[in-house]
Amino acid sequence: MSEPCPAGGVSESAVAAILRCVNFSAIKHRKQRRKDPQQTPYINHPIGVAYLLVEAGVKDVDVLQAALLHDTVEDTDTSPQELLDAFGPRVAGLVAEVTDDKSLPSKERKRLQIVHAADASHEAKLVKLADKLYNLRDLERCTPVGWTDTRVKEYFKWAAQVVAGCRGTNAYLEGELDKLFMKWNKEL
Ligand SMILES: Nc1nc2c(ncn2[C@@H]2O[C@H](COP(=O)(O)OP(=O)(O)O)[C@@H](OP(=O)(O)OP(=O)(O)O)[C@H]2O)c(=O)[nH]1
Ligand SMILES: [Mn+2]
Repeated sequence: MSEPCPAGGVSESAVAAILRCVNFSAIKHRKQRRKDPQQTPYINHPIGVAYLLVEAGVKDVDVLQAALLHDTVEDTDTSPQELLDAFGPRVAGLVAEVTDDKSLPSKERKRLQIVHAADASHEAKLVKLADKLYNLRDLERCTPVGWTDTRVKEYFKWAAQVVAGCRGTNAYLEGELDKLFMKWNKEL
């Protein structure tokens, strides 16, 4: 892995690269809140996803940056070109791999995530697994405003199908997901 470098090409430490990325993502998500009753700031989610990857032993700074940025193109005004300019082709490419096409109806987007999971790169699968683990743990913590029990169960069932396509990538993340799936299978 090469030293992380901003678009200007000046050498940058890993810590600086991560903090530049957290700052970028926080600015982009600043108007967003999570769907929980407490309206938690949205940025808690990308930071939490990146930290799950740290807990999973991932040391690749590009992957940690992609986790921090993973919802910026899908959910904010961020363009792929902006990510390319600020974080380079590898990070921008990983974010593109985990970004849904919002012009498609929700049902089709969900279907495509299942279909495409297995074709994703190893690094994109890492981000996908951490994203699903964070969201499922969040669902356990509390139900998003307006969600019925059925919708929560449907999300679990769908997430299990996406995770199935990402298996063989990281034992820690898959083990943590399996603990949740085992618990939920009893209730489904
Ligand atoms: N569990 C949970 N999810 C919340 C909350 N607030 C926002 N979300 C986001 O909602 C998405 C899941 O809700 P859905 O209804 O299935 O997705 P949609 O909004 O994109 O249609 C996730 O998007 P995503 O990260 O892009 O992931 P994914 O849907 O691709 O898995 C998740 O991050 C919350 O309080 N709890
Ligand atoms: Mn996400």
